Amino acid sequence: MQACHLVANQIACRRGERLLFRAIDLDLAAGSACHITGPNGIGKTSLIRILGGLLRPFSGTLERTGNAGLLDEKPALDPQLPLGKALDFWAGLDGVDSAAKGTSITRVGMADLLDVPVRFLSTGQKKRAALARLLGQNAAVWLLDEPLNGLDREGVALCESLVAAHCAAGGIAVVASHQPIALPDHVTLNLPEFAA
Ligand SMILES: Nc1ncnc2c1ncn2[C@@H]1O[C@H](COP(=O)(O)OP(=O)(O)OP(=O)(O)O)[C@@H](O)[C@H]1O
Repeated sequence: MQACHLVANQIACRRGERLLFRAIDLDLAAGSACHITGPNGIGKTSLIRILGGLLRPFSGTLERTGNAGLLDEKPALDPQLPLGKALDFWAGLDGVDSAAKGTSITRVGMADLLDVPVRFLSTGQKKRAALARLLGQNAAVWLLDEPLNGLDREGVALCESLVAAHCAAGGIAVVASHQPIALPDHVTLNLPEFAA
């Protein structure tokens, strides 16, 4: 596992004309996790994207050591391709060998569905496929936006165990979730209502 550290200093986020939140601090060391909570529209996804460098904060600074891997509602797998080929595309970019790719697919219980076009996968199957892609990415900092959406009970337990293993191996996990999720040693960040 790469060395990793994630520090957010006094982060504020503005979308359109609205200031969604401000003065958010986080300091996550290797092996730790954070559960982001808050009502719909408060800015959880926006914060996840800021932490991943996909959205610029309105103010504040971010320091991240270690590659980030994002899992959100879009699986980022070509819908036209069979699952195996869609994952091969990312494995090529991520430098994942076929043995490691096979292990990731087996871990998420998708080994029997490699020939099925991604567009035919169910919501939960797409989420599992996205987890396989995340596993293959070897990113130290996991940014998970509603990772339990669409997963059945077994899938929820699987996701929880993958996060626990990731943190036990020295990774960081930041999880935005409305649903209760069992996380290892973690802090909870409840985004406050903020009237701009
Ligand atoms: N590109 C954009 N331009 C303007 N406003 C946006 C943009 N993207 C999102 N927003 C607004 O920012 C607010 C926060 O959105 P965000 O998706 O971060 O919230 P959330 O807490 O993740 O919500 P939910 O719990 O519903 O997933 C919402 O009011 C949303 O409409």
